[in-house]
Amino acid sequence: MKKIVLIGAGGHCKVIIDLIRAANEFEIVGITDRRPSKDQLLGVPIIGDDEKLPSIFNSGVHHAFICIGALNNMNLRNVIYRNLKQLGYALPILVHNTSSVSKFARIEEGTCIMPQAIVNAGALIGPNCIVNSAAIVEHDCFLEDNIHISPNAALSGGVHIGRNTHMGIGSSTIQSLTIGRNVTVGAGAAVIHDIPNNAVAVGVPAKVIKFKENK
Ligand SMILES: CC(=O)SCCNC(=O)CCNC(=O)[C@H](O)C(C)(C)COP(=O)(O)OP(=O)(O)OC[C@H]1O[C@@H](n2cnc3c(N)ncnc32)[C@H](O)[C@@H]1OP(=O)(O)O
Repeated sequence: MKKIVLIGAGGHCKVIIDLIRAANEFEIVGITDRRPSKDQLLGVPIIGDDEKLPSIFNSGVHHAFICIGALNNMNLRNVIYRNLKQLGYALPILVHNTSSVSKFARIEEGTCIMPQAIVNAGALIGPNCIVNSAAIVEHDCFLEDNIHISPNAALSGGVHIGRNTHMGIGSSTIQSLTIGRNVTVGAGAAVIHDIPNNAVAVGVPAKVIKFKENK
């Protein structure tokens, strides 16, 4: 069985461990964490901080997966992604066996499709994204990289989302809109207009309440 190391020993990691165990394709050798504070998570050993990643690679573990949700700092996932690629790691695509992914959808490396999520035909989901539990990515959506679609969030057909964006839990987005880069859409928002880069938008209908620092 191929070996994999996980990065980030938080809550999102627990769900990824479940997913990997159910798929039975990878043996998880351990978890690294920026600030390790415990010995194990769901029985998987926490083997040190991220400085260990080069020696883990050299020991023959050539797959890795980013397990941090990083809601308040989506860019952290980018930094780790670039580091892993530089070290030579391959990042698999992880698809939970209860999700539904069209064979006409394209999903790129390091992206996970969580339990009960739906990805329909013509969707393109870039690298290092999270399509979380029961989220819906409808036909012809285009997601750039490092995007988190939270649990139960729904994207109608043909929505374009820029990199580093977080769509909040239970948000709904009508068809053919463009959501910018580094955006946060609040929990339960109804998005009916395009959202500009770096915006935080909340409410029904969603309105921009502030702008974040450009990243
Ligand atoms: C598996 C998992 O757990 S995945 C994680 C899923 N989690 C999420 O999706 C979280 C989404 N986050 C949110 O909705 C947050 O409230 C954010 C990011 C939109 C805003 O957070 P902050 O930047 O800290 O803003 P803050 O809490 O100060 O709120 C600012 C204003 O917006 C309002 N507001 C915040 N969130 C929302 C929301 N979802 N809907 C409506 N209004 C909101 C607040 O009431 C406040 O209004 P006021 O100024 O009139 O008092």
